[in-house]
Amino acid sequence: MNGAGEADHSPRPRFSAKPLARLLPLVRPYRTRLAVAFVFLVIAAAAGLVFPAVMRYLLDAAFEQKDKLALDRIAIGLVLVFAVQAAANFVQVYLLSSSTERIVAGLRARTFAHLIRLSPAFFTERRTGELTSRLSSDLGLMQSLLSTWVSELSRQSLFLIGGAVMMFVTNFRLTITTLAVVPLVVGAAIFFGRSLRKASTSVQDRIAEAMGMADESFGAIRTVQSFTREAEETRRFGASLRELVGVAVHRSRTRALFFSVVGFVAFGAVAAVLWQGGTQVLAGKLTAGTLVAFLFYALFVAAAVGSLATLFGNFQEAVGAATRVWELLDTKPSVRDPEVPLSLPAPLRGAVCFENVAFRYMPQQPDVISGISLEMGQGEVVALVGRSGAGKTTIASLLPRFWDVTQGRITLDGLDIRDLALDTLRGAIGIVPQEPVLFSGTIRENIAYANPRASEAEIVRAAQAAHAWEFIAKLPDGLETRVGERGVKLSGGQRQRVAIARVFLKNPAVVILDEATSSLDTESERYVEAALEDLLEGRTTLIIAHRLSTVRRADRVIVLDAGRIVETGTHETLVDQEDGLYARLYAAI
Ligand SMILES: Nc1ncnc2c1ncn2[C@@H]1O[C@H](COP(=O)(O)OP(=O)(O)OP(=O)(O)O)[C@@H](O)[C@H]1O
Repeated sequence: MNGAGEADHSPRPRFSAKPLARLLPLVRPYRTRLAVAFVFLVIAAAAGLVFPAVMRYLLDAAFEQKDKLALDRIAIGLVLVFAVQAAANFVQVYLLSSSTERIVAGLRARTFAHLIRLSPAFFTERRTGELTSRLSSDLGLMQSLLSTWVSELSRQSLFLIGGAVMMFVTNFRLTITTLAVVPLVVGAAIFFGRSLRKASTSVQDRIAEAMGMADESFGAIRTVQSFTREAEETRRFGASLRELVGVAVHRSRTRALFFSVVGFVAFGAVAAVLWQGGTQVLAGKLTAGTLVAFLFYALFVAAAVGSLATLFGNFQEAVGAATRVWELLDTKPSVRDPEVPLSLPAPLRGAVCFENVAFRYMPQQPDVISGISLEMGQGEVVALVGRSGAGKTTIASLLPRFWDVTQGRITLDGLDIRDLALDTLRGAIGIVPQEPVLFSGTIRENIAYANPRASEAEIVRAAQAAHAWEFIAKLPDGLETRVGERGVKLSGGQRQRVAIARVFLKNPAVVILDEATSSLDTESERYVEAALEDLLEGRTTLIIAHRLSTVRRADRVIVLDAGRIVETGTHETLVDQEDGLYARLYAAI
């Protein structure tokens, strides 16, 4: 259904910097800082390159000319060179990492902001733990790419080019011997780089999978423990980790082989130069200082080639990570705001109309509801009843556009809901879910979730209206009581009343109530009942009904069977139709 859901399994693009090029607009605001960082990087690299040349004079002053004064001066010069290098390194590292931290935080925030706006359809396709893992590890990889990779690439390239030039200047023949190994190293880098990227992609995928699994188990902790499936969950997680270790070890093997091969080739060349240079020194054609300086330049170049090869591998990893991040960012929400949204009339009446609505979750699946026509006047309470799987929840989810209808249309006060901005539409609808979800934080924060700018008096009024004040007032910390993750520190009935208070504060014209199936203890039940009764007063309400008391109170009952409306009426008229579905359902209660 969602592009990205499928794209995750599609073949990754081969070597391509395109995913990274998309970072450029994010980098642009920091271009001055980055340019200054680059200048200091060049200064630090230049100081590094000057060092062997200074050393050459130092060694020759000591060993050839035996000049103490020159030796002292050159040593002081050397200290100055290192001081300049250290200062330049400091400025460069500071400017670069402070910029990249901000760039990646910006990208993380943007990815989160994008994901949280995607319709529930996307989240039914993906595990949330997998998404959080992407946010942390893939963006982490991009962070290291920006902070160390770019600077290392520039530094090592400067060392490579500068070192090579200095080698030529210092001794031409030795240079030719050294450079003979370059094609070998580049060849190895390309060969290993490719398989490293593949291996890294599967490691990242396995991490995301394992994290998704852990997240799911933690989220369903009660179910896991009540079925005493801890050992099985641990085994599943362990199995997924073993797969991860398998691919990670494969990656390490490739990496280790790569480093060893490249290292051997590079240092083999150094040995060859030592031998050739030593021969020239013996023949008196070269001073010891020049040979040592040359060796330093050769080591610079070798180290640079080695680093560049590693960087090439990291680059492949980062391209994989960037590709996955862009995939997430490119996922188009299946429910979108209209180009030119209409505004709702004020005051809103809250008249809702389903006109011949049909819906399927996936294009390849059959309709789960069809031919639904339903008119709800202002303030009318309509109860949906039907067997499990009849389509009640589906109908209720279409109204706030968690999904869009596949056929027909739904109107609010006569306007097609697809012509309204999502904010406007959802702002007009209050939802009381079957299992209310609270956020970790205080009761006050949870009620104010509906309107963070609400005043103290408004919050208290909402809590009172929801009959939540009765228990809040008795708590030592009152509204400031912390509710624990998902509200676990409150009872089911208290959670429900806080959730109802939230809807009171929102003050919507339309309410969707997904009635709890399990009953609460009598006192809680009484409070919740009273709270709901007050909430529905004067608001158009769609109830996914499970209880007789609710159905009795409804102005109209809609009986659904296999996604179609089969009966409509009040409780009384429907029970009278003896062979009707409702009468049979009622008899079974
Ligand atoms: N996200 C989904 N993807 C695919 N099919 C779904 C999805 N959600 C529900 N369905 C299917 O749609 C049909 C209607 O489900 P729905 O949840 O609307 O029924 P319901 O009447 O609310 O049931 P219950 O009373 O058990 O909650 C079912 O056959 C269900 O399998």
